[in-house]
Amino acid sequence: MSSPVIEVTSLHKRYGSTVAVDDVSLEVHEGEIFGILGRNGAGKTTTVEIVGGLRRQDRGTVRVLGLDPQHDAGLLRQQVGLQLQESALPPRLRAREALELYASFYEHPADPAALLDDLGLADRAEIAFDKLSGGQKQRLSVALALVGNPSVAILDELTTGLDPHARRETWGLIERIRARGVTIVLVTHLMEEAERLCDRLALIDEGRVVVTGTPDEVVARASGGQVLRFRPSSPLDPAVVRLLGALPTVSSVGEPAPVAVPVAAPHGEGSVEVHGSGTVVQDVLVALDRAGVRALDVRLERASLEDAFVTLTGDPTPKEAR
Ligand SMILES: Nc1ncnc2c1ncn2[C@@H]1O[C@H](COP(=O)(O)OP(=O)(O)OP(=O)(O)O)[C@@H](O)[C@H]1O
Repeated sequence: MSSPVIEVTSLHKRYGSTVAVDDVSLEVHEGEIFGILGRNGAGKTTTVEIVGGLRRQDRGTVRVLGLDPQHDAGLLRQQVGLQLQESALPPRLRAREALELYASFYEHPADPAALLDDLGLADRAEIAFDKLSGGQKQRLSVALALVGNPSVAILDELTTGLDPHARRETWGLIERIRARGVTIVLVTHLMEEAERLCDRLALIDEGRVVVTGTPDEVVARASGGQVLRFRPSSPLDPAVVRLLGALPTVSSVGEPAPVAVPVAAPHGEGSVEVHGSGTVVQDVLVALDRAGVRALDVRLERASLEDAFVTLTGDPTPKEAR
């Protein structure tokens, strides 16, 4: 297999007494969309800023396309496109002017007009930055990250603050960028975004990588991959809950997580949620039967990345998404 495009080993970075990145190691392969997930303050931005050469680590090594971001900053800038959070431009600068300005920094830039067209901004070319909508500003910031024709693009919280329609458009855009052969690092706290776009991802919590893999692998590793929900015919005795929890195919037993918009039965009050793998359904139903409890409104679902997030970080939702 070819060597990784990005190789981060034992990265550590603190700001004063705050440890922003404790111990992060990860590899990003050519042509993939690699997600970096985690809640606010997990250390995602600091990690990608170090990878992009904007910050210096205290310990650990980083190689991007075989280059050291600290020592080969000039070479790296020609090959890595960075789109960081809240990138601001002078308010009166027009979209076309911004792209032409950025293009002048590169040896082999993309054609600004073609890029504007590609990102659906052709009719906004002569509009000043402060007159663009949030989604258009985001797309312009992606265009600026791509104008140097990079082989790696780092996109940080690209869709935060966008409405669902603009978010979906941006997802399509990211897929088109990847189709052009660009390796993409996508920082996000949105599970749906990661599940939909990422080939592989790293979940970071408190400055450490908790798990790495494809979304399916992460889900399977966290919870076994299956979620069984049911309403017991009578309230479950704590001894029965312990019995279910002790089954080898069960990873956790609890109440379903509260939902933002309450749904009608079957998952109302008194429902039970069991995470597990393999023959978890049969095992739980048999154990309940032995305990004299019937399971009503039984539903089996595939665990989501959000379920995995909860299991692995102990937090129901990333803070920003609440
Ligand atoms: N320039 C800075 N000076 C001091 N502390 C910082 C600085 N930048 C980040 N931190 C702290 O380092 C920790 C990690 O921050 P970082 O921005 O890397 O996390 P993040 O996962 O990207 O969070 P978010 O999703 O909010 O962007 C946080 O506790 C943050 O407050």
